Amino acid sequence: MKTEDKNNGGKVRLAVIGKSHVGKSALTVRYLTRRFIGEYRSNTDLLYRQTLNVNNFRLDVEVVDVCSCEHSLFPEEAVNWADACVIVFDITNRESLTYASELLHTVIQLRSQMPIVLLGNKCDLEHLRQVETVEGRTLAMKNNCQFYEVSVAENSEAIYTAIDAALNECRAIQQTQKTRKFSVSKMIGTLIGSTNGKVAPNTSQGGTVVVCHKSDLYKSRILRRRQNFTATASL
Ligand SMILES: Nc1nc2c(ncn2[C@@H]2O[C@H](COP(=O)(O)OP(=O)(O)OP(=O)(O)O)[C@@H](O)[C@H]2O)c(=O)[nH]1
Repeated sequence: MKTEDKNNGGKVRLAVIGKSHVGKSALTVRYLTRRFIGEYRSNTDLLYRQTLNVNNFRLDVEVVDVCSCEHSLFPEEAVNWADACVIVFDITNRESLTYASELLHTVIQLRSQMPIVLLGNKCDLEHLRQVETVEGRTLAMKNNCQFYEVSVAENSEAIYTAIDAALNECRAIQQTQKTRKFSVSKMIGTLIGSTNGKVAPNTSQGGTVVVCHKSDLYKSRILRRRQNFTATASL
């Protein structure tokens, strides 16, 4: 195996969900670009693509920032599409914790094995706090997921720790699945004398962030993915 193949960790899809105004867009942009965008208006789900280096593995990461405009509905398409979920609430807004808790339970019902991270954002606004740290931690512990309090505005290190950990977990799950498939095909190959185990060429997107609109999302697991992006983000 070539060195670049060894370090190619594959593709991981992340859904960022939560109540309106909790900071989902700010978080996504912060994680991918290290920048903070104060006001970010969008009335559609946005897909960001970037090749990242996570724990020395190159990962093609797709992040969908789920718009809260249709928030009476559970974002089922996004959750089914994703390999991991980041559920965000705002520590200054108790309702956002209630909503995050409902999301968490529904995600677990739908995708019981999926890595989930619960993030309490805006911890720079301590004076406005409505949700105690222990409440977020307890919710996460009861549901067997990771919990971090972060401030996207202040660029908390925990943002990167949390999301990197989720991506790593996805990579580990994918590796286990690949190994299992490989062992089975190797066994069948041995039985029938086949040695046809070619590795697919690497299709890295490079280091850009690309945004595409809702009509282009979630099709990859149903139809062949079309590459007709409607906009390139200038972040
Ligand atoms: N003080 C503070 N404000 C933040 C932080 N993160 C985001 N904000 C602000 O919170 C507001 C909402 O942020 P968005 O990223 O648009 O939130 P969203 O969850 O994507 O909102 P929707 O698009 O309505 O779903 C913006 O005014 C941000 O500047 C933070 O860590 N601290």
